[in-house]
Amino acid sequence: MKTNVLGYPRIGAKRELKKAIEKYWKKKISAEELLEVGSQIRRKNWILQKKSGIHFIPSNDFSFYDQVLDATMTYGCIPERFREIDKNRSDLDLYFAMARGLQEDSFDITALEMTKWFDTNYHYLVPEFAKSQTFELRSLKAVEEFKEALDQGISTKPVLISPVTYLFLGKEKEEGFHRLDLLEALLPEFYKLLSQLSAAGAEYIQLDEPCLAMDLTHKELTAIKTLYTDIAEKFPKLRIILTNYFDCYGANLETILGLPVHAIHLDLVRCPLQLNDIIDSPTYKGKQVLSLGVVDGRNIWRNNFDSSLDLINMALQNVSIEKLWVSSSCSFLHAPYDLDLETNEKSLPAEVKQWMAFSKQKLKELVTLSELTPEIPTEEAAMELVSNRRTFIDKRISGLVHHSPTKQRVQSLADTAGKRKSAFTVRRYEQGKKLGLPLFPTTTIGSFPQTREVRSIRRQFKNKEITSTEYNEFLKKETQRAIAFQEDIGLDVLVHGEYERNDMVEYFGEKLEGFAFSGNGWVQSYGSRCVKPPIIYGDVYRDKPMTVKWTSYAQSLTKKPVKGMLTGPVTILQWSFVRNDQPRSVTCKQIALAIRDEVTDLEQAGISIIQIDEPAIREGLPLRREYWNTYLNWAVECFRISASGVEDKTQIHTHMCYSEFNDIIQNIGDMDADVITIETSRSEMELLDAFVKYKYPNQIGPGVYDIHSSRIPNEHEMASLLHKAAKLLPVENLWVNPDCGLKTRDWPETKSALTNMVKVAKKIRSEYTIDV
Ligand SMILES: CN1c2c(nc(N)[nH]c2=O)NC[C@@H]1CNc1ccc(C(=O)N[C@@H](CCC(=O)N[C@@H](CCC(=O)N[C@@H](CCC(=O)O)C(=O)O)C(=O)O)C(=O)O)cc1
Ligand SMILES: N[C@@H](CCS)C(=O)O
Ligand SMILES: [Zn+2]
Repeated sequence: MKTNVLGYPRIGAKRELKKAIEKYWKKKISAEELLEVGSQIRRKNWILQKKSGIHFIPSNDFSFYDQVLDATMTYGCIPERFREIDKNRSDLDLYFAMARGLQEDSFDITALEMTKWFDTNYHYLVPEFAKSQTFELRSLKAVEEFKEALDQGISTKPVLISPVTYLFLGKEKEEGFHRLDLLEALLPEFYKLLSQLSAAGAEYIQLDEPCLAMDLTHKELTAIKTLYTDIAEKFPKLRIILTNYFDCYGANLETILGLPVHAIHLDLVRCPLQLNDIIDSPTYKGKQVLSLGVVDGRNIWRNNFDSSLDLINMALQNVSIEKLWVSSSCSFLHAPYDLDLETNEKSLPAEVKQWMAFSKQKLKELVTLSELTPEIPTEEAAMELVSNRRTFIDKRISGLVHHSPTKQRVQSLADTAGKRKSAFTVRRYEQGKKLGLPLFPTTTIGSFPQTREVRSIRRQFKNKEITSTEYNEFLKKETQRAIAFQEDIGLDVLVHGEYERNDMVEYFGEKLEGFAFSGNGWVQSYGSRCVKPPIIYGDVYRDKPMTVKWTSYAQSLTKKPVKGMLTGPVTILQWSFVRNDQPRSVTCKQIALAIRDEVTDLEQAGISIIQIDEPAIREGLPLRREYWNTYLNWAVECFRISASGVEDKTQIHTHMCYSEFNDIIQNIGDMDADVITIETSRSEMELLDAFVKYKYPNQIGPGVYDIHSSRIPNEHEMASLLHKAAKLLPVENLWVNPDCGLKTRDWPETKSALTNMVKVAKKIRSEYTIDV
């Protein structure tokens, strides 16, 4: 049986690409040097896959920032505001300007919007379309990378985002048209690309069509049908692998089974039952190869060979072996590089490590599975199967996994655990009395710049190059500086700055029981930014307070309220690698109880405002609507459990970024946070529409500036966004804040931006005070 990989991580085993890109941005290395780092990473990935025995090795899965932005460059879909850069700068700089915005020389241009890639923690850059949008085949990256691999003796399978999914992921920037209507203009350029790939010798093309995991309109599904029928007519020699992942084909399945493609990829991790549906379907006549995605690209647990073999064998009973491939469920972009690099037994106990597999180990799993499929498997594969079975038995009974008091606590949770003592109107009055904040109160979302120095000192502490006293003294000084700065510019609600945190999820994972950590398990989040998701292997509980020390310390430095800063249960769950031996909802409830304990401890320590960040609540939403309610019910309940242990006078904030709220606004309302801060600036307050329509009753802080770009927003821009918000929502409900935390920014930009923000708030306050 042949083996198929949908995509490989591209940041480099030790984040070489991240480091090179950031150096290039700082003008410390040349474009040529950066390109060379990219080329080395591609080469290593291809050789590793080849040596591991993978048949279908992807190319064009590499990117300097994002694969959707690559498609935007490929089709020359450059928004008007970048035209001047296009004339004056290299393609590489134009590319990075679209990703990050540009404020340099005479340029002051905002970046493309960024949003979540389906239900992952990866972010893509949203293509922008005008009514009269034209396309031109502009970048031949896919062809060049195919040739590059070929020069190394490896014939790869170029991966392209299908034109339909590309349009689906984008956004109309003016009224009066639907972006799918642009397909006719886009297709000729796409076909030029296919011609060039074919001329270069490509036999197989992986066309990624993940929009098929969503509920599609008739128009969208018809577009897909037309596309694949056309390709088959125009390129009879190309073997197209229609690739959907992250969920079932659902209602789209029958259409897909009738398409003239060479192979259909199935994510059998997310949707094992679709294999039955296909086998039972009269439309599937065994013509297309089935690519069986059994090795999970979204998690770090070893593959359960028996479960995978059950699926493979079921397919084998109905489809000939030549028509079956064993595959990754999706791209390994979402999994770390190599478990062999993990050597710290303290953070990753050997017992837990043996239950795990990163991308490199997953390649081996694919090959072993393929070797287990003939009637007489290879001896090595048979031994692997024995060892695999033993691992799963060990894991099931391991003392590391189970903690009875935690299980008991979840089981005996009272219905009232998710209810605040009084309704919002009462709480609002109590909080108003206690806090005495002005109209348009100003605050930030939590983190202040994680400068090189902060990260480097933390590294020294971790490596025992400095003592904990020295580290703590440093953190104290940073916190003092942050409090003094916030007081100085006149912010109303202060934060401690989160200097002690490596990451908003990893930090809590490190403090909670039931979690383990990798030292090098990085996964790309966006552009050069990576995260190292903690690993939830067992029941989660809190042994001791996690944040009280630093929050109380910051509060001791000022008379103004300091907001306690916690990550919410759904976000901790969503941004971790989660155990797959119990429902996610149960694990989430365990985390919710741990956070609840922290919230009440903060209140006891005299903290009167506590923010529970839930930026991932929207991201966790299942792709298909039919599953939404089940998820939303437990996700909202978990947030409420974490937030509801406090008195009415304690103000609970929540924060969300990268989220589209239209569809779930009712549930956001049900969370019943006293204040919600959201990211709204890149979309020019468009996200507020949902809150307006729903008549969102609680308080809200729509972000007035984009924190992803180093661009400093001017007072006029922020004032105009705030005026827009003030027209849409009751002014007494509005807060003033940036879109998200400031950890990725430098101090000079942060100082200018926040100083401007406070000035704007004061000005608008004076305008409205007269009326109120
Ligand atoms: C809010 N966001 C987050 C998401 N997911 C998370 N898990 N966390 C988030 O905050 N998803 C949605 C968004 C995505 N946004 C971001 C924003 C910023 C980052 C980011 O900055 N990532 C850092 C890594 C952060 C981290 O864990 N740092 C550690 C280790 C630092 C490190 O690399 N140290 C170096 C040495 C440094 C030196 O000596 O100079 C080393 O070890 O080699 C820490 O601070 O201790 C990144 O660098 O990419 C991610 C997502
Ligand atoms: N409190 C976090 C939220 C990020 S979503 C921060 O400020 O970085
Ligand atoms: Zn945020």
